[in-house]
Amino acid sequence: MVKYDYIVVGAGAAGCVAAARLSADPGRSVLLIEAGPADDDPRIARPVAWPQLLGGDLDWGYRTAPQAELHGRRLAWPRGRVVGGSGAINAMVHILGAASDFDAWARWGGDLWTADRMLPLFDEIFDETEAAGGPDEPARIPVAANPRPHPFADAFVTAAQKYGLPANLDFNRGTQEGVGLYRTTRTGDRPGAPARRANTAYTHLRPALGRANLTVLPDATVLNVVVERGRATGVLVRHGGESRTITADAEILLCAGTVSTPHLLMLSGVGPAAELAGVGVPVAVHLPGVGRNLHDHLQVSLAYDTTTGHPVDDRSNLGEAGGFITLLPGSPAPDVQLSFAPMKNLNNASHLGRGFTIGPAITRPRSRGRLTLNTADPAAHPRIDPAYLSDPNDLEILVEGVRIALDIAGTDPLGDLTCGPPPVAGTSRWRLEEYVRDNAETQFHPVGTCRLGRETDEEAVVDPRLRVRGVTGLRIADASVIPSMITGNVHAAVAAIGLRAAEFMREDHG
Ligand SMILES: Cc1cc2nc3c(=O)[nH]c(=O)nc-3n(C[C@H](O)[C@H](O)[C@H](O)COP(=O)(O)OP(=O)(O)OC[C@H]3O[C@@H](n4cnc5c(N)ncnc54)[C@H](O)[C@@H]3O)c2cc1C
Repeated sequence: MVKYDYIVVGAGAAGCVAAARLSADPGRSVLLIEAGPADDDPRIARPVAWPQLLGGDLDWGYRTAPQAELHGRRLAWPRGRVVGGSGAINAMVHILGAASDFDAWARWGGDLWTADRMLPLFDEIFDETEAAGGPDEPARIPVAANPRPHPFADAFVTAAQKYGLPANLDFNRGTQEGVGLYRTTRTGDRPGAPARRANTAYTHLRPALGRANLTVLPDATVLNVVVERGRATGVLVRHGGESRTITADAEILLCAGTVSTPHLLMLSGVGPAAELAGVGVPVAVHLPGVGRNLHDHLQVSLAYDTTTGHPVDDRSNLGEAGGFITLLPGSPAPDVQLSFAPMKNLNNASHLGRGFTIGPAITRPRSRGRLTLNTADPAAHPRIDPAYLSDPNDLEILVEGVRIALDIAGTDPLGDLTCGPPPVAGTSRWRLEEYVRDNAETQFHPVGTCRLGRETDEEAVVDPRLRVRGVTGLRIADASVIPSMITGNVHAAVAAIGLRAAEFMREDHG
């Protein structure tokens, strides 16, 4: 029988960091299992190409359940299915979040999950020096400004300032409030080595591949965790047309993401007992919180045609600029994030360099949905119901976000560029609300389905050290453990969770 000390399931944003950190101890054997292939598709490295990866072979291709508040629409929910995970297909925008986001986590996780604990981890994972990330193997993820911003992105920043937003040169230092060009996770631009995507597969996993104690198994799907008398002993894996069990002596770490991690738990008999029994899965541990607390950033795209076109550089990540705006008195951090791209639809690569899109998104939604098991067949997708806008507060914020985005688009120099009818016909409250319901899409940041919490918290799935409650030898590190949303893009926080989990494991296993 094949045996490892640690098995990590999912080579995504968190899984690559965790596997690299765990395998730094030569005395421990680590197996990293990934459902998707190796990340050798050249489009992954090219910053501009990420929309081409959506809906293809490297995407799990999920869709939500019909969303009652979005006129019954089912939304596409891209998730990376490749080494690098969603970090291999994402837009590379680097936002750390507000310190208050992490302090809010302390409400669930106590002292282990405060801003003071989380923020130092970012310095360990990300390198913000402009010179970072040459062709040699970087040990941290380089973060860089775009050396050649698209002229429309510059026009957006100028227009937003004229509209009244303050300039912000770096959303990760000081306040998030204001408008500016995004910094992104990419290598520096050097002669003969153009800037490329830098994700945790590139910076953390790749340099660790030569270690004798690290095995990476791509194209291998974990079907369930084997749970025997309350202990996770191994995983059932489908690889090359065959299924086999691989055993972990010390621990199994689930890093399969917000959709797959709760799905795997439920397929393993860990979840709400009545629901599992209802689809014929034998119950190992009743954990009612598995699949609950699902939430996401919802974004509305306002797309405009322009009188002129400008080619988009291959090194553009498309989502080149953005802004943060506080709407509600007493908000601990901005309520709306604006994202700007020099293309007509953020979720679709049409009209590259002809037209632009401004996408307001709600930063800390109150709506909470659920992920449930449709069937005991591991090949079937679970039912994903984010219950978007089920809390009316979220609609209010998005309507106001759309109003602001329309005003900025009408302000010069952006207003000067546009032609054709505006995306919303009229600005009455009803029109704006209908526009939101007809056009809102995911900003690609679902979190929360295996939320962390204290032992006394009935709906907690993992304890503050990320151990699955009621099962020994099983931990989770990915976006699913996030209890409440980050103000801004979530990749950085997820990578930090991967590092945190590896530290907990090393401490617990000596
Ligand atoms: C299109 C898109 C754009 C985005 N843009 C940004 C952005 O600009 N900035 C930002 O900060 N964030 C962005 N994000 C979000 C960010 O990439 C994710 O939040 C982050 O990658 C989540 O990390 P994770 O480790 O939880 O899951 P993932 O990175 O999704 O990794 C999970 C891994 O587990 C694997 N897996 C799943 N099930 C199994 C199984 N049964 N067996 C084996 N392996 C399995 C998957 O194939 C995947 O590789 C974007 C996401 C998407 C999809």
